[in-house]
Amino acid sequence: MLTLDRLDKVYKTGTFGTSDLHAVRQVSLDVRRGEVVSLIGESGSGKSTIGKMVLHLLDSSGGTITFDGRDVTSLGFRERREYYRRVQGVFQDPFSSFNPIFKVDRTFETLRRSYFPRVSSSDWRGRLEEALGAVSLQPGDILGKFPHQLSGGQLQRLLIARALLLDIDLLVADEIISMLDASTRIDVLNLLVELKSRGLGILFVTHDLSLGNYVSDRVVILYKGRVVERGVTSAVFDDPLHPYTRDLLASVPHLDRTWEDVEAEEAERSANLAGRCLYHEALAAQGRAFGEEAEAADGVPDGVGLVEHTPGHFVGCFRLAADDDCPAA
Ligand SMILES: Nc1ncnc2c1ncn2[C@@H]1O[C@H](COP(=O)(O)OP(=O)(O)OP(=O)(O)O)[C@@H](O)[C@H]1O
Repeated sequence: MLTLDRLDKVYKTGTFGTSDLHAVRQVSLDVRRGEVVSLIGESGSGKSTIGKMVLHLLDSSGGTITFDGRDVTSLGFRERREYYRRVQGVFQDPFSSFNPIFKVDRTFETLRRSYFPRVSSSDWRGRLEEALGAVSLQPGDILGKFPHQLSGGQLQRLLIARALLLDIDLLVADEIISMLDASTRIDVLNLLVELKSRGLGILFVTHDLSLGNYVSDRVVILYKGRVVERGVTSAVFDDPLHPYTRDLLASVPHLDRTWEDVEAEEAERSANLAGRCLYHEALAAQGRAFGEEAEAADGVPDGVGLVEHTPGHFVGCFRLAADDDCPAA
């Protein structure tokens, strides 16, 4: 459904916009119907920039974004409206998605007029109440209020309700759990899982590995704007290949294991991999040169500097972690 192919983003920075900040480099990934793909990486790795490009809130600097086979990097006004009918985002900072001078009722009325002009007010009210119920919000507590009178968690759930009303195909969920308390968090995660079972595709942006592990079918690990590893969630979490992914996973507290056990296990893996780079080994085994692209079995190009190590599990050059040289390059 959604395919990013060698997507790039360069921000102009500095007082006169004379410096370049290469925030996203050659990122390729896809999201299919009814699956959650998590984009995981530390702060500044380019996750939100990718989400914003998919939502057409930022222009890309190179590469393509296709949705159901159509390039969506340069949509006209009408096409953009149709795109938003099918693709919506929920953000870490939900305040910016609401007009501060409109009460919530008016925001939803605008949605009805724009997208469902033939639905009567009473039918719409029923649909709205159903959508609010699905995100555990009481219409009476919400509808007569301005955005500033609601909490961040309530606004995030309103955005999910909006997505439910539009019956979208793809949701970009950018750190949406961060503002929620523990009990609401699990409700929203379970709601996402339910939406997924109804066929919604979700690009789930997070820096939290446990959340990525909990909700996603596939994960994409980003480091300094590049994909260093991607694959089926269980493959990446059970057998992380890239040093950066291993560092990320090793830093997550495990309730079932002591820190010493985790450290010993990681030391053993590192010793096994000393002086090696799985990317270059796999590349050599496939008889390909550095940076040579191939169409992977899942139909998404590897992207520059990524190779299919085992079926469905891709890894980048080890030089992309730390600042060391790749031992095998
Ligand atoms: N509008 C902008 N102008 C210039 N640089 C930007 C802009 N937005 C983001 N950046 C830079 O681009 C890089 C990627 O930022 P981005 O917000 O995409 O990262 P992120 O992984 O989502 O981080 P976080 O988890 O902290 O939100 C960072 O170095 C950031 O400082």
